[in-house]
Amino acid sequence: MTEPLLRLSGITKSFGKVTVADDLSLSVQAGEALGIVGPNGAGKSSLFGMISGDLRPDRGKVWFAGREITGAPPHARTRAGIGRTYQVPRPFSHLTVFENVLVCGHQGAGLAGRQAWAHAMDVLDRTGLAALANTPAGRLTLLQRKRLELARALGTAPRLLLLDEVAGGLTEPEVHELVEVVSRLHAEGLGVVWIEHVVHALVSTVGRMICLAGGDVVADGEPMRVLADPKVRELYLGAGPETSAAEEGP
Ligand SMILES: Nc1ncnc2c1ncn2[C@@H]1O[C@H](COP(=O)(O)OP(=O)(O)OP(=O)(O)O)[C@@H](O)[C@H]1O
Repeated sequence: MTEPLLRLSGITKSFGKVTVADDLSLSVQAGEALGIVGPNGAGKSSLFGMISGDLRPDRGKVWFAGREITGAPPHARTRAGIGRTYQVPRPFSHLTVFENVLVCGHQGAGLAGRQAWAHAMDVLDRTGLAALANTPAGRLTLLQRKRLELARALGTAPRLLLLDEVAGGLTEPEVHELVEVVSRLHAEGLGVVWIEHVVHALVSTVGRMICLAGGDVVADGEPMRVLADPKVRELYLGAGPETSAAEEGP
């Protein structure tokens, strides 16, 4: 077995009496696409925080590309190749779409000059935002803002892309467009970890799924098997045995 791209070992994290990770261990291989489901408040975004460096675990260790990064600050993790989106996009609204992505290439990937410009344009092409390059970010629609959030993460030239509920609030055709973009990125070799309540978007994109609940992984494997797992149905889907396994989460 090759060294995983990302490895979390014995991660424990509490906010007061709320435990969001309880001796949690997880590995993601290079180029793998992993989906994460789980009830509201299960600690999914907190887990991303501990991978991206926004949060420090109380106990446990995080490795990326063979190096321990448990104590590394967010900007060092970005430079190492971890790119993430946030549930609530906060682009620089007075800057254009192009400038937003350019800043990420500059600060996150250490690119400069023509290289930075070419990279930003390439990212806009791949995320379907090229026609909006000169539009101020503050004027974008929800789908366009979600795409920009993705583009900003890609702007940092990641090896692993963490997507936090990028499909939430989109219409069905918009979700379909987003799935196409993410699937293409994954096919190009990018590792993807995607937290999502729009479960069918995950099923269309990822090869492996985990369900988080009670601060730990309660199911891990092929997506349809995970969704059919009785524990997942009880804890997340809130469904009895007669309802569809691929039903949307809360
Ligand atoms: N910085 C913080 N300070 C205190 N409590 C926090 C903090 N961040 C998260 N929490 C709490 O930790 C729990 C898990 O939150 P988190 O956002 O990680 O869950 P989630 O699984 O991503 O939920 P959702 O599906 O609703 O986005 C929640 O009860 C939340 O209120």
